[in-house]
Amino acid sequence: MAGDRTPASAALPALLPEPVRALAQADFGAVAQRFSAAGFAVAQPADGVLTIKGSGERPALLISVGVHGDETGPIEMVAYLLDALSREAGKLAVNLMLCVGNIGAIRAGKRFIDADLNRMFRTERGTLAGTAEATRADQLIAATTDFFGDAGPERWHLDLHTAIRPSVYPTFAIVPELIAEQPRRTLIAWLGAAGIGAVIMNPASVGTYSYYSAEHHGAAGTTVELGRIGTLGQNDLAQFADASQALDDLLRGATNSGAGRQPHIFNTARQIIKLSDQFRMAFGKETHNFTAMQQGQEIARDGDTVYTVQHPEELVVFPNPDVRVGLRAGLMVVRVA
Ligand SMILES: O=C(O)CCC(=O)N[C@@H](CCC(=O)O)C(=O)O
Ligand SMILES: [Zn+2]
Repeated sequence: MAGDRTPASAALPALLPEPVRALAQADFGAVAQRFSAAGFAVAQPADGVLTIKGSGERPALLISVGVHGDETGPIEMVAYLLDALSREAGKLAVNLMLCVGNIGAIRAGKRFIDADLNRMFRTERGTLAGTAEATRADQLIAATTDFFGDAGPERWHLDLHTAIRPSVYPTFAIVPELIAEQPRRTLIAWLGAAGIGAVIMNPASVGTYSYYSAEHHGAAGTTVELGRIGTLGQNDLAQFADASQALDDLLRGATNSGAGRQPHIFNTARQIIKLSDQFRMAFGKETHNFTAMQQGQEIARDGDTVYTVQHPEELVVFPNPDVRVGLRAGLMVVRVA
């Protein structure tokens, strides 16, 4: 699915609250000024990237939003959190990198302009090379490398998204399996505290930002899905209250207020890759995330290749036949805890 070009006139919705307007436009001015005045080292190493570093060894926390331009809830949530924190800047307990991913797509209210930015965090880009987002991915990779390059051992990357379609679990996360055991436990405990209902363990990269940070920088990286896509300024942030609190706790080095809650854990049974334009799914693309399918049921067919459910039960996540050839068109998962 190729996006079309952003018209020069593309604009954010009118009358946005100021913190939301500023973050959505990657205008860090007021927030940066407050942290700087409080003695932090503040820099903007690339468009849409802000780093705030304090003294002494601190956890390194990368928060990214808007990697998909129409996933606006997390932009609002982070905008309010950061605005409030910057007014008592001395409370920041981590070295922070804040990244507003696809600025043009946010302005246009689209998932992407040319191609999916969240498939480009790898060297082999195939037909995605040469797109507007490939250049952006290079900028983000460079900034991320610098940020984690001088970080201590505690490294986090929370890449905040929203899902396209409804979900049995309104909030869920994808966690790379390669994260070492201790940071992975800490990350999953944090996700539980954040009210995340399900965690999918992912064994292989499809070029996502959080997998990149985990694989190349030893970060406890995760993609977090917070509700569904919506119009900037019109999201119901009450549904993210636990996630917002847990993120605020992390930023302030506070005790995890939601500690003790555990998400359900799912393993990946299979990533369904679209091999050709003949790819057809056996069900509608509005099928809810985590819909259960039984052994032997057809998932999709792609020319002569037929995908069927292998385990007694598998659940489908992110079914999307409209992706480009070569990209993930869905994920089959199995519940393990
Ligand atoms: O709802 C959908 O179909 C997509 C939502 C979304 O953007 N999800 C991320 C997940 C990334 C990961 O697997 O870590 C994506 O597809 O990029
Ligand atoms: Zn997304």
